[in-house]
Parts: sequence; C-alpha cells; structure tokens
Amino acid sequence: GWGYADHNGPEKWCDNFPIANGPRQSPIDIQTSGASYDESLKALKLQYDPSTSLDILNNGHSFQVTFADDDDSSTLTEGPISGKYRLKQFHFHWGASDDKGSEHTVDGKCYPAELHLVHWNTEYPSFGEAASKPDGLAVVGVFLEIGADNPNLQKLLDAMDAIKCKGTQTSFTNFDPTILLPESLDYWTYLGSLTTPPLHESVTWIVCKQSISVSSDQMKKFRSLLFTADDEEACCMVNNYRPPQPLKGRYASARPP
Ligand SMILES: NS(=O)(=O)c1cccc(NC(=O)NCCCCO)c1
Ligand SMILES: [Zn+2]
Repeated sequence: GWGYADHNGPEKWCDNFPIANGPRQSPIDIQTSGASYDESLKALKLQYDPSTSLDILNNGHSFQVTFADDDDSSTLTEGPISGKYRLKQFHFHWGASDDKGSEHTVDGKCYPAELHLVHWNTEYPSFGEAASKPDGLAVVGVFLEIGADNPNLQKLLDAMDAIKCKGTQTSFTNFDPTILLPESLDYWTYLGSLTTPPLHESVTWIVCKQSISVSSDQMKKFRSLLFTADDEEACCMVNNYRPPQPLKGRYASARPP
C-alpha cells in the first residue's frame, strides 16, 4: 500500500491515484503576498465537546484521535464555510528533524509539524460520503513551531507508548481539542484536497496564521512511533508529509485585518 518511503511515497501516489496531478491538490505553499483579502470571510466558530473524544490510533500513516460524530456536539461553523461541519478526527504530520515536517509551507518556510482537525459537511450522511464531495470536508491546519514545552500536548505524548505500532489503539476520552488551537484563529483559506491517498479534492482548507509551540524533546516522542506493525521490521514514523503541490491558478484568501 501507499506510504512515505521512496518505493511508495508521494512521487508514486499518481500510479494508483491519478487525481494526484489534479487541479486542486494539497498541500500548497501559501504565498502571503499573493493572498487576497475577502470581505465575505467570517471568523472561525469552533465548538468542541470533550465528551465526544473516543480513542487514539496508530493507523500506519500518522496517529489520530477519533471523535463520536453521530450528533452536532463538536462542530465547525462560520469561517469560509456555509452550513455545519462535524469534527471526525485530528492527526499530525511531522519530519525526521526539526527543519521539516509540515505539509503547508508559508513563503517557502517549513515547520517541524502540522496538526489537522478534520470536519465533514452535515449536508452528507457520513464522513465517508462527504470525503469525495467538492464541499465535503473542512480541515483546520495548525503549524507547530519549536519552542517551549507545550503542556497541552502532554496527554497525547503520554498515550503514544500505547500506540507505538501500526494498528494499535487505546481509549482517549475527555479531550478538548480547543487546547491545541493558537490564541488567534486568523486564517488563510483555499480549496484543496486530502494530502494522503485517496487525495479526494473535497477539502476547504483553513490554515491558522499563528502557530503553537512544541519542544525539540516533545518532537522526539512523535518520532518514536512506528509506521510498522509489531510483526514487521520496525520503521520510525517520520517524514509522513506530502510536499507542496502546484497552485494551478489558486491563491489563498484571508479575512481583512
Ligand atoms: N491529511 S488530511 O488531508 O487532513 C486527511 C484528512 C482526512 C482523511 C485523510 N486521508 C485518509 O483518510 N486516507 C485513507 C486512509 C488513511 C488512514 O488509514 C487525510
Ligand atoms: Zn493531515
């Protein structure tokens, strides 16, 4: 299956997923000078209920925290979207060293990691249905920047010992993802895709301008996870990011200051 190694990584994904060369692929390099102000953009409205968090899983590509999405307890509204989107999961992408790891870049600058909070449009019956529709998903991206230890990541880091290998999961309840957000929810937005196969062009991207901190030691904990199952030769889960894709005439928009 697909992965991030030379034999099955981003340069090979087009073999099985031709949309990889499509018109609205993600991530992109956000060129701040090219970003345009859009008066119609509203402030993000994120309302999360910590009782909807269920478990944390190593799926062999990243680790993700999954949420109960059978009602409107945890939602994204306003911002660049119309209607209501439900939180399904969040996950991260990161590098083998602190100089790379984010998927989006800002004027060519990479960050050591990037958080994705994945929401689906309640116009559709489920995440699976929404994931292939042009307005099906809204993903909030948050950059992690090397700085002081971030105590808000500690519960995630502590759970990692229980999900070291692909296919492992453990209960992860009463977690409020709001604590992972930066103080300012100013954002850039553009129309793009999933950054992993199946690469559906179904995502309204909402990338926060402000980053959150992570220490170098905390990043080492991310890198202790494995892409591999316990019966396979161990391969560290690092560099699980897709590089920026052609803009093909797109540009990011932002709320005027
Ligand atoms: N990285 S991302 O664009 O935020 C994103 C969001 C939601 C789903 C996905 N990708 C997938 O679900 N791929 C299917 C299999 C991956 C895990 O088994 C990527
Ligand atoms: Zn992602």
